Amino acid sequence: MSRKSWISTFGHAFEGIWYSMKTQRNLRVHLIMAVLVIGAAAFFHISWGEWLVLLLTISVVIAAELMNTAVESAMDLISPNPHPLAKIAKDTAAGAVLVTAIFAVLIGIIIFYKPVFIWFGWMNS
Ligand SMILES: Nc1ncnc2c1ncn2[C@@H]1O[C@H](COP(=O)(O)OP(=O)(O)OP(=O)(O)O)[C@@H](O)[C@H]1O
Repeated sequence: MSRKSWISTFGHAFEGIWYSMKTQRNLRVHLIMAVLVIGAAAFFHISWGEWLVLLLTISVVIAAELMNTAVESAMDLISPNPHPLAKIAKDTAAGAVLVTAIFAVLIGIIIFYKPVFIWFGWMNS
């Protein structure tokens, strides 16, 4: 692939991310949560292994949210009128985001409960 194609590929990808950020409130919420969690991870000096899991989890949630936007847009294009299959597609894509978000919360609790408890003095290190 030529250098120009690489640049235009990245450009289109960033256009998609920017569009989703502008139009999807849930994505903005997830991005704000990601920034807060990364700040907390730096504050509590979590281990390298925990950093890997945390960054992977954040990327999965954001990627799922972007795929959800893609499914919504495609359904709005091909099925502007209500259709049971469009409903299944949109609801399932939203379900995928929900699954990643629930597991992200569980992973966050597993990583942060100990440093938070120690910081508040509710647990000995
Ligand atoms: N073309 C359609 N046919 C049938 N049901 C639909 C259709 N479009 C939307 N729906 C139903 O309405 C719900 C909301 O769809 P909508 O496109 O408004 O997403 P949304 O609520 O704006 O999602 P988000 O908050 O992620 O932007 C869908 O999950 C689906 O159940």
